[in-house]
Amino acid sequence: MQTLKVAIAGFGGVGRATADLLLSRRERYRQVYGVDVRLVAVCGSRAGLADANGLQANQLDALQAGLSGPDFVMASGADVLIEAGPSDFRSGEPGLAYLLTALAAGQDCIVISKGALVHSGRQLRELAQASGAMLKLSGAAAAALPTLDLLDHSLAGCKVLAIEGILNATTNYLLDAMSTQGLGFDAALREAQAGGFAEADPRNDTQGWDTACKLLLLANFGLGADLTMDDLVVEGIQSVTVERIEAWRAKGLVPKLVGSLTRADGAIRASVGIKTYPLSDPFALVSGKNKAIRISSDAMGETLAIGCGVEPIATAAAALKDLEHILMARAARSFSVSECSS
Ligand SMILES: NC(=O)c1ccc[n+]([C@@H]2O[C@H](COP(=O)([O-])OP(=O)(O)OC[C@H]3O[C@@H](n4cnc5c(N)ncnc54)[C@H](O)[C@@H]3O)[C@@H](O)[C@H]2O)c1
Ligand SMILES: N[C@@H](CCO)C(=O)O
Repeated sequence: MQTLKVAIAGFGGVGRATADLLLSRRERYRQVYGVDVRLVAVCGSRAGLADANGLQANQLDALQAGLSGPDFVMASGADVLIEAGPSDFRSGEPGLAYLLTALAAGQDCIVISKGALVHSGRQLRELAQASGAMLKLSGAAAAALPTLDLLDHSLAGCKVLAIEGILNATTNYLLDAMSTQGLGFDAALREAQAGGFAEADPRNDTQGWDTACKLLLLANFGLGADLTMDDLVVEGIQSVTVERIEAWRAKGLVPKLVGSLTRADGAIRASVGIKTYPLSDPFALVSGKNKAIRISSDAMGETLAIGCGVEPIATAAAALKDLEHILMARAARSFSVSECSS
């Protein structure tokens, strides 16, 4: 049986959930793909663990000091790197250093943090192309909500004219809790933090940056654009008060923080801001920490998806959906090689 070695860099809530889910699915990988998928290494900011024979769940609570940073990537001997560290779109680090090393070595990469992809997306794409490695980012591009998969597969061949997305769970949760439970901004934010889906610095959620990052990933990785954060107008929800929500409610409107992207005259324009929707609009019904995307295309009209995964397991599952796509692609590759040589 073929072996596929997986390493995880960034071992907080999502990294650990990904490790646990991967270990629980090993039998599935054997049965469906005929592949022994081994978790061979994990690391946090200052410590890690590696074993080429495969780590077990009961070993993962005791990381050893020192095994971390880009050296971890080569030391792991992995075929696939899952990157789940902190997200900083202003520097791309710490994920960027891991991904540059892994892609240069031809390791397939599954990226869950957004920072490196936003900061250096083109470089990473070019590096992957040059080394033949696969670069997957479902976990970074709204995770349990299918986004890039819709663009890459479901709408293949169509021209996307516009995208509208409730792409950030935290702000949707906040606006919903303020509207329906009368909670204040700070109390609602504390609940989102307790739920494990707010960013480490929640201003990245509330000021619209997380939505902007995801929108950029859809534009650049889904539609082949080359936008940077400077190309976007970004507004958050920090100025929204319970009184403002009441005024919208009186008019039958529901506020949402929305990333919008339109294609006009050959150019793609993107922005993030508050939009209000009448109750008849499906976006008005996207409650709690749910997310949604509406894509308008030339030939298939409007496509709408709503996602309601429970974090952080849902993000782990999105990353492992990418792993399944890698397993399928590797199987197809070895099939075509054996077809050619027979
Ligand atoms: N939590 C969610 O629901 C969710 C959803 C989608 C994407 N994400 C993204 O996933 C990533 C991880 O989220 P999380 O909730 O697990 O955060 P977290 O803060 O729990 O985990 C991040 C981990 O990375 C480690 N780390 C810091 N510097 C590192 C370095 N140089 N090398 C290796 N590890 C390092 C930290 O010690 C921490 O354990 C973030 O980028 C986040 O934006 C999270
Ligand atoms: N903080 C993000 C999760 C990571 O993308 C959200 O609230 O959607």
